Amino acid sequence: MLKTIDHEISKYAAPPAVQAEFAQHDFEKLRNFCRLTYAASIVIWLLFDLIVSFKGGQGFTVLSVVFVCAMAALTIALGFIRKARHFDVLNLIFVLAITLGIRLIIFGLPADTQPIWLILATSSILYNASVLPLSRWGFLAVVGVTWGVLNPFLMTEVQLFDLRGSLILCYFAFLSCLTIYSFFKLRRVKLYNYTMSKLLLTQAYIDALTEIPNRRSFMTRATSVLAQNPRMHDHYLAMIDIDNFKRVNDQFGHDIGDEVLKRTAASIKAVMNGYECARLGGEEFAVYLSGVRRADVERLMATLCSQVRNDPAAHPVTVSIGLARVDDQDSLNQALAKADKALYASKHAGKDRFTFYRSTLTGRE
Ligand SMILES: Nc1nc2c(ncn2[C@@H]2O[C@H](COP(=O)(O)OP(=O)(O)OP(=O)(O)O)[C@@H](O)[C@H]2O)c(=O)[nH]1
Repeated sequence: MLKTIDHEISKYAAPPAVQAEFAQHDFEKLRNFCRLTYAASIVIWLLFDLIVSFKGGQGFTVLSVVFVCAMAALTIALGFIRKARHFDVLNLIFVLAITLGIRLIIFGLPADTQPIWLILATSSILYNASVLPLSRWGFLAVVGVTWGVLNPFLMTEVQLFDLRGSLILCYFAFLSCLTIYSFFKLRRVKLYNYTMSKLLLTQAYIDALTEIPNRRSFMTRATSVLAQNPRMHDHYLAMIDIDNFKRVNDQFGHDIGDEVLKRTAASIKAVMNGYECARLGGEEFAVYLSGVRRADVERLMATLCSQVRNDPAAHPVTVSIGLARVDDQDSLNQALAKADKALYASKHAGKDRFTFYRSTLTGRE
Protein backbone atom coordinates (compact mmCIF):
# COMPACT_ATOMS: atom_id res chain seq x y z
CA MET A 1 0.00 0.00 0.00
CA LEU A 2 2.69 2.44 1.10
CA LYS A 3 4.82 1.45 -1.89
CA THR A 4 1.93 2.14 -4.29
CA ILE A 5 1.36 5.59 -2.81
CA ASP A 6 5.11 6.19 -2.80
CA HIS A 7 5.21 5.38 -6.50
CA GLU A 8 2.18 7.59 -7.16
CA ILE A 9 3.76 10.57 -5.39
CA SER A 10 7.15 10.10 -7.06
CA LYS A 11 5.46 10.76 -10.42
CA TYR A 12 3.56 13.75 -9.06
CA ALA A 13 5.00 17.26 -9.27
CA ALA A 14 3.38 19.29 -6.52
CA PRO A 15 1.46 22.17 -8.15
CA PRO A 16 2.16 25.75 -6.93
CA ALA A 17 -0.96 25.69 -4.70
CA VAL A 18 0.26 22.58 -2.84
CA GLN A 19 3.75 24.07 -2.56
CA ALA A 20 2.31 27.26 -1.05
CA GLU A 21 0.19 25.19 1.35
CA PHE A 22 3.28 23.21 2.33
CA ALA A 23 5.36 26.38 2.88
CA GLN A 24 2.67 27.74 5.18
CA HIS A 25 2.38 24.44 7.04
CA ASP A 26 6.16 24.19 7.43
CA PHE A 27 6.36 27.75 8.77
CA GLU A 28 3.54 27.21 11.28
CA LYS A 29 5.17 24.02 12.57
CA LEU A 30 8.61 25.63 12.89
CA ARG A 31 7.70 29.13 14.04
CA ASN A 32 8.75 28.45 17.65
CA PHE A 33 11.95 26.79 16.48
CA CYS A 34 12.73 29.95 14.46
CA ARG A 35 12.13 32.15 17.51
CA LEU A 36 14.38 29.93 19.58
CA THR A 37 17.09 30.12 16.91
CA TYR A 38 16.83 33.91 16.79
CA ALA A 39 16.98 34.17 20.59
CA ALA A 40 20.02 31.84 20.74
CA SER A 41 21.72 33.84 17.96
CA ILE A 42 21.18 37.10 19.86
CA VAL A 43 22.56 35.57 23.07
CA ILE A 44 25.70 34.21 21.41
CA TRP A 45 26.20 37.47 19.50
CA LEU A 46 25.85 39.49 22.71
CA LEU A 47 28.24 37.18 24.53
CA PHE A 48 30.90 37.62 21.83
CA ASP A 49 30.27 41.36 21.74
CA LEU A 50 30.76 41.61 25.50
CA ILE A 51 33.95 39.55 25.37
CA VAL A 52 35.38 41.66 22.55
CA SER A 53 34.16 44.88 24.20
CA PHE A 54 35.65 44.24 27.62
CA LYS A 55 38.39 41.61 27.27
CA GLY A 56 39.34 42.85 23.79
CA GLY A 57 39.18 46.49 24.88
CA GLN A 58 36.87 47.52 22.04
CA GLY A 59 34.34 49.10 24.41
CA PHE A 60 30.60 48.47 24.54
CA THR A 61 29.11 51.10 22.23
CA VAL A 62 25.66 52.50 21.48
CA LEU A 63 25.87 50.59 18.20
CA SER A 64 25.88 47.30 20.12
CA VAL A 65 22.72 48.36 21.94
CA VAL A 66 21.12 49.32 18.63
CA PHE A 67 21.91 45.89 17.14
CA VAL A 68 20.59 43.99 20.16
CA CYS A 69 17.38 46.06 20.17
CA ALA A 70 16.87 45.61 16.42
CA MET A 71 17.36 41.84 16.60
CA ALA A 72 15.16 41.52 19.69
CA ALA A 73 12.43 43.58 17.94
CA LEU A 74 12.60 41.24 14.92
CA THR A 75 12.33 38.19 17.20
CA ILE A 76 9.23 39.67 18.84
CA ALA A 77 7.81 40.60 15.41
CA LEU A 78 8.20 36.96 14.36
CA GLY A 79 5.54 36.06 16.93
CA PHE A 80 3.03 38.22 15.05
CA ILE A 81 3.85 36.95 11.58
CA ARG A 82 1.21 34.64 10.11
CA LYS A 83 2.28 34.16 6.49
CA ALA A 84 5.29 32.10 5.40
CA ARG A 85 6.23 34.61 2.69
CA HIS A 86 6.42 37.40 5.29
CA PHE A 87 8.86 35.26 7.26
CA ASP A 88 11.19 35.22 4.21
CA VAL A 89 11.39 39.02 4.37
CA LEU A 90 11.72 39.21 8.15
CA ASN A 91 14.43 36.56 8.14
CA LEU A 92 16.39 38.45 5.50
CA ILE A 93 16.27 41.60 7.65
CA PHE A 94 17.37 39.57 10.68
CA VAL A 95 20.29 38.08 8.72
CA LEU A 96 21.28 41.57 7.54
CA ALA A 97 21.20 42.84 11.14
CA ILE A 98 23.17 39.96 12.61
CA THR A 99 25.79 39.86 9.85
CA LEU A 100 26.40 43.62 10.24
CA GLY A 101 26.58 43.06 14.01
CA ILE A 102 29.11 40.27 13.49
CA ARG A 103 31.20 42.53 11.26
CA LEU A 104 31.17 45.07 14.06
CA ILE A 105 32.52 42.52 16.55
CA ILE A 106 35.11 41.16 14.14
CA PHE A 107 36.54 44.65 13.54
CA GLY A 108 37.66 44.52 17.17
CA LEU A 109 39.71 41.34 16.69
CA PRO A 110 43.36 41.09 15.60
CA ALA A 111 43.58 41.59 11.82
CA ASP A 112 45.11 38.17 11.06
CA THR A 113 42.28 36.31 12.83
CA GLN A 114 39.47 38.25 11.18
CA PRO A 115 39.09 36.11 8.01
CA ILE A 116 38.73 32.89 9.97
CA TRP A 117 36.09 34.38 12.27
CA LEU A 118 34.21 35.68 9.22
CA ILE A 119 34.24 32.19 7.73
CA LEU A 120 33.07 30.65 11.03
CA ALA A 121 30.20 33.13 11.29
CA THR A 122 29.22 32.53 7.67
CA SER A 123 29.16 28.75 8.22
CA SER A 124 26.93 29.09 11.28
CA ILE A 125 24.46 31.40 9.56
CA LEU A 126 24.24 29.33 6.39
CA TYR A 127 23.86 26.07 8.28
CA ASN A 128 21.10 27.61 10.38
CA ALA A 129 19.30 29.07 7.34
CA SER A 130 19.36 25.68 5.63
CA VAL A 131 17.03 24.24 8.30
CA LEU A 132 14.64 27.21 8.51
CA PRO A 133 11.23 27.14 6.75
CA LEU A 134 12.29 29.48 3.94
CA SER A 135 11.27 29.63 0.31
CA ARG A 136 13.93 29.00 -2.33
CA TRP A 137 14.44 32.69 -3.04
CA GLY A 138 14.35 33.41 0.70
CA PHE A 139 17.23 31.01 1.27
CA LEU A 140 19.27 32.13 -1.74
CA ALA A 141 18.84 35.75 -0.63
CA VAL A 142 20.23 34.78 2.80
CA VAL A 143 23.25 33.17 1.11
CA GLY A 144 23.80 36.35 -0.93
CA VAL A 145 23.49 38.74 2.01
CA THR A 146 25.69 36.58 4.26
CA TRP A 147 28.50 36.30 1.73
CA GLY A 148 28.10 39.99 0.82
CA VAL A 149 28.38 41.32 4.37
CA LEU A 150 30.75 38.72 5.80
CA ASN A 151 32.94 38.53 2.69
CA PRO A 152 36.39 37.59 4.09
CA PHE A 153 38.11 39.44 1.23
CA LEU A 154 36.37 42.68 2.12
CA MET A 155 38.23 45.05 4.46
CA THR A 156 40.71 42.33 5.50
CA GLU A 157 44.31 41.71 4.60
CA VAL A 158 43.58 38.49 2.68
CA GLN A 159 44.39 38.54 -1.03
CA LEU A 160 42.24 36.55 -3.41
CA PHE A 161 44.99 34.23 -4.69
CA ASP A 162 47.51 34.04 -1.86
CA LEU A 163 47.66 30.89 0.28
CA ARG A 164 44.92 31.94 2.71
CA GLY A 165 42.83 33.45 -0.07
CA SER A 166 42.91 30.22 -2.10
CA LEU A 167 42.01 28.13 0.92
CA ILE A 168 39.15 30.48 1.81
CA LEU A 169 37.93 30.44 -1.78
CA CYS A 170 37.84 26.63 -1.81
CA TYR A 171 36.04 26.52 1.51
CA PHE A 172 33.61 29.18 0.24
CA ALA A 173 32.73 27.02 -2.76
CA PHE A 174 32.37 23.88 -0.63
CA LEU A 175 30.26 25.57 2.05
CA SER A 176 27.97 27.27 -0.45
CA CYS A 177 27.38 24.07 -2.43
CA LEU A 178 26.85 21.99 0.72
CA THR A 179 24.33 24.34 2.34
CA ILE A 180 22.46 25.06 -0.89
CA TYR A 181 22.29 21.33 -1.66
CA SER A 182 21.16 20.50 1.93
CA PHE A 183 18.49 23.17 1.82
CA PHE A 184 17.04 22.03 -1.51
CA LYS A 185 17.26 18.33 -0.65
CA LEU A 186 15.67 18.81 2.78
CA ARG A 187 12.93 20.94 1.27
CA ARG A 188 12.18 18.29 -1.34
CA VAL A 189 11.96 15.55 1.27
CA LYS A 190 9.71 17.68 3.47
CA LEU A 191 7.47 18.55 0.51
CA TYR A 192 7.29 14.87 -0.41
CA ASN A 193 6.32 13.90 3.15
CA TYR A 194 3.72 16.64 3.25
CA THR A 195 2.20 15.50 -0.04
CA MET A 196 2.20 11.89 1.14
CA SER A 197 0.44 12.76 4.44
CA LYS A 198 -2.09 14.88 2.58
CA LEU A 199 -2.88 12.04 0.21
CA LEU A 200 -3.11 9.46 3.01
CA LEU A 201 -5.31 11.74 5.10
CA THR A 202 -7.59 12.37 2.14
CA GLN A 203 -7.85 8.64 1.56
CA ALA A 204 -8.50 8.04 5.25
CA TYR A 205 -11.18 10.71 5.66
CA ILE A 206 -12.91 11.04 2.27
CA ASP A 207 -15.22 8.42 0.85
CA ALA A 208 -13.63 7.29 -2.42
CA LEU A 209 -16.92 6.78 -4.30
CA THR A 210 -18.97 9.83 -3.35
CA GLU A 211 -16.04 12.13 -2.51
CA ILE A 212 -17.74 13.39 0.64
CA PRO A 213 -16.36 12.77 4.17
CA ASN A 214 -16.57 9.20 5.46
CA ARG A 215 -17.68 7.80 8.84
CA ARG A 216 -14.26 8.35 10.47
CA SER A 217 -14.25 11.99 9.44
CA PHE A 218 -17.87 12.45 10.53
CA MET A 219 -17.28 10.93 13.97
CA THR A 220 -14.26 13.19 14.56
CA ARG A 221 -15.87 16.41 13.35
CA ALA A 222 -19.33 15.81 14.82
CA THR A 223 -17.80 14.90 18.20
CA SER A 224 -15.94 18.19 18.31
CA VAL A 225 -19.02 20.23 17.23
CA LEU A 226 -21.15 18.32 19.75
CA ALA A 227 -18.74 19.30 22.55
CA GLN A 228 -19.22 23.03 21.81
CA ASN A 229 -20.63 24.78 24.83
CA PRO A 230 -22.64 26.95 25.21
CA ARG A 231 -24.69 26.05 22.17
CA MET A 232 -26.19 28.59 19.83
CA HIS A 233 -29.72 27.24 19.21
CA ASP A 234 -30.10 23.46 18.90
CA HIS A 235 -28.07 20.64 17.42
CA TYR A 236 -29.73 17.94 15.30
CA LEU A 237 -28.42 14.72 13.85
CA ALA A 238 -29.92 13.34 10.65
CA MET A 239 -29.51 9.81 9.30
CA ILE A 240 -30.42 9.48 5.64
CA ASP A 241 -30.97 6.17 3.87
CA ILE A 242 -31.74 5.55 0.20
CA ASP A 243 -35.02 3.66 -0.18
CA ASN A 244 -35.12 0.27 -1.91
CA PHE A 245 -31.50 0.60 -2.93
CA LYS A 246 -31.03 -3.14 -3.17
CA ARG A 247 -33.66 -3.13 -5.91
CA VAL A 248 -31.69 -0.50 -7.88
CA ASN A 249 -28.60 -2.70 -7.70
CA ASP A 250 -30.52 -5.84 -8.58
CA GLN A 251 -32.42 -4.28 -11.50
CA PHE A 252 -29.81 -2.00 -13.06
CA GLY A 253 -26.51 -3.33 -11.78
CA HIS A 254 -23.89 -2.17 -9.31
CA ASP A 255 -22.53 0.61 -11.56
CA ILE A 256 -25.92 2.32 -11.71
CA GLY A 257 -26.17 1.80 -7.93
CA ASP A 258 -22.85 3.63 -7.58
CA GLU A 259 -24.14 6.47 -9.76
CA VAL A 260 -27.23 6.76 -7.55
CA LEU A 261 -25.02 6.91 -4.46
CA LYS A 262 -22.90 9.67 -6.00
CA ARG A 263 -25.98 11.65 -7.07
CA THR A 264 -27.60 11.34 -3.65
CA ALA A 265 -24.36 12.41 -1.94
CA ALA A 266 -24.18 15.44 -4.23
CA SER A 267 -27.78 16.40 -3.36
CA ILE A 268 -27.08 16.05 0.38
CA LYS A 269 -23.94 18.16 0.05
CA ALA A 270 -25.78 20.85 -1.91
CA VAL A 271 -28.83 21.06 0.37
CA MET A 272 -26.90 20.73 3.65
CA ASN A 273 -24.28 23.24 2.59
CA GLY A 274 -22.33 24.45 5.65
CA TYR A 275 -23.19 21.46 7.85
CA GLU A 276 -21.10 18.34 8.50
CA CYS A 277 -22.28 15.58 6.17
CA ALA A 278 -20.83 12.16 5.45
CA ARG A 279 -21.43 8.76 3.97
CA LEU A 280 -21.53 6.39 6.95
CA GLY A 281 -21.36 3.28 4.75
CA GLY A 282 -23.47 1.44 2.18
CA GLU A 283 -26.44 3.63 1.24
CA GLU A 284 -26.51 5.43 4.58
CA PHE A 285 -25.54 9.08 5.12
CA ALA A 286 -25.49 11.39 8.13
CA VAL A 287 -25.65 15.13 8.67
CA TYR A 288 -24.83 17.02 11.86
CA LEU A 289 -26.72 20.30 12.00
CA SER A 290 -25.47 22.71 14.64
CA GLY A 291 -26.99 26.06 15.63
CA VAL A 292 -30.38 25.40 14.02
CA ARG A 293 -34.04 25.65 14.97
CA ARG A 294 -36.49 22.83 14.42
CA ALA A 295 -38.22 24.83 11.68
CA ASP A 296 -34.89 25.17 9.78
CA VAL A 297 -34.33 21.42 10.06
CA GLU A 298 -37.83 20.66 8.77
CA ARG A 299 -37.32 23.00 5.81
CA LEU A 300 -33.92 21.48 4.94
CA MET A 301 -35.20 17.89 5.18
CA ALA A 302 -38.27 18.62 3.07
CA THR A 303 -36.02 20.23 0.45
CA LEU A 304 -33.70 17.22 0.43
CA CYS A 305 -36.54 14.67 0.10
CA SER A 306 -38.09 16.65 -2.73
CA GLN A 307 -34.75 17.25 -4.53
CA VAL A 308 -33.86 13.55 -4.50
CA ARG A 309 -37.41 12.49 -5.46
CA ASN A 310 -37.66 14.97 -8.35
CA ASP A 311 -34.14 14.50 -9.67
CA PRO A 312 -34.56 14.26 -13.46
CA ALA A 313 -31.94 11.46 -13.61
CA ALA A 314 -32.52 8.12 -15.32
CA HIS A 315 -32.92 6.12 -12.11
CA PRO A 316 -34.77 8.24 -9.55
CA VAL A 317 -34.84 7.16 -5.93
CA THR A 318 -36.20 8.52 -2.68
CA VAL A 319 -34.68 8.87 0.76
CA SER A 320 -35.92 8.28 4.29
CA ILE A 321 -34.57 10.42 7.10
CA GLY A 322 -34.41 9.97 10.88
CA LEU A 323 -33.75 13.03 13.03
CA ALA A 324 -32.69 13.40 16.63
CA ARG A 325 -32.25 16.58 18.63
CA VAL A 326 -28.87 16.24 20.31
CA ASP A 327 -29.39 16.91 24.00
CA ASP A 328 -26.63 18.47 26.08
CA GLN A 329 -25.84 15.19 27.83
CA ASP A 330 -26.01 13.03 24.66
CA SER A 331 -22.91 11.39 23.27
CA LEU A 332 -22.61 11.11 19.50
CA ASN A 333 -23.39 7.39 19.64
CA GLN A 334 -26.53 8.03 21.68
CA ALA A 335 -27.66 10.65 19.18
CA LEU A 336 -26.93 8.25 16.31
CA ALA A 337 -29.00 5.53 18.00
CA LYS A 338 -31.94 7.94 18.38
CA ALA A 339 -31.68 9.11 14.76
CA ASP A 340 -31.53 5.45 13.69
CA LYS A 341 -34.79 4.72 15.50
CA ALA A 342 -36.40 7.73 13.85
CA LEU A 343 -35.09 6.50 10.47
CA TYR A 344 -36.67 3.12 11.08
CA ALA A 345 -39.95 4.90 11.84
CA SER A 346 -39.70 6.78 8.49
CA LYS A 347 -39.16 3.48 6.63
CA HIS A 348 -41.98 1.84 8.54
CA ALA A 349 -44.38 4.68 7.76
CA GLY A 350 -43.89 4.29 3.99
CA LYS A 351 -40.41 5.82 3.20
CA ASP A 352 -39.65 9.11 1.35
CA ARG A 353 -40.13 11.22 4.48
CA PHE A 354 -38.44 12.46 7.63
CA THR A 355 -39.32 11.67 11.24
CA PHE A 356 -38.13 13.27 14.47
CA TYR A 357 -37.12 10.99 17.31
CA ARG A 358 -39.54 10.64 20.23
CA SER A 359 -39.02 8.38 23.22
CA THR A 360 -42.22 6.55 22.27
CA LEU A 361 -40.75 5.34 18.95
CA THR A 362 -39.97 1.62 18.78
CA GLY A 363 -36.45 0.45 17.86
CA ARG A 364 -35.36 -1.81 15.00
CA GLU A 365 -35.76 -4.95 17.00
N1 LIG B 1 -23.81 -0.10 -5.81
C1 LIG B 1 -23.48 -0.15 -4.52
N2 LIG B 1 -24.27 -0.85 -3.68
C2 LIG B 1 -23.95 -0.88 -2.37
C3 LIG B 1 -22.81 -0.24 -1.88
N3 LIG B 1 -22.76 -0.45 -0.54
C4 LIG B 1 -23.83 -1.19 -0.20
N4 LIG B 1 -24.55 -1.44 -1.31
C5 LIG B 1 -25.81 -2.20 -1.44
O1 LIG B 1 -26.83 -1.49 -0.75
C6 LIG B 1 -27.90 -2.43 -0.57
C7 LIG B 1 -28.58 -2.14 0.75
O2 LIG B 1 -29.72 -2.86 0.79
P1 LIG B 1 -30.69 -2.90 2.03
O3 LIG B 1 -29.89 -2.69 3.29
O4 LIG B 1 -31.48 -4.16 1.92
O5 LIG B 1 -31.58 -1.64 1.89
P2 LIG B 1 -32.69 -1.21 0.84
O6 LIG B 1 -32.80 -2.09 -0.33
O7 LIG B 1 -32.36 0.23 0.54
O8 LIG B 1 -33.98 -1.29 1.71
P3 LIG B 1 -34.61 -0.19 2.61
O9 LIG B 1 -33.49 0.39 3.41
O10 LIG B 1 -35.59 -0.90 3.50
O11 LIG B 1 -35.27 0.82 1.75
C8 LIG B 1 -27.28 -3.81 -0.64
O12 LIG B 1 -27.75 -4.44 -1.82
C9 LIG B 1 -25.79 -3.55 -0.77
O13 LIG B 1 -25.13 -4.48 -1.60
C10 LIG B 1 -21.96 0.44 -2.81
O14 LIG B 1 -20.93 1.03 -2.47
N5 LIG B 1 -22.35 0.46 -4.11
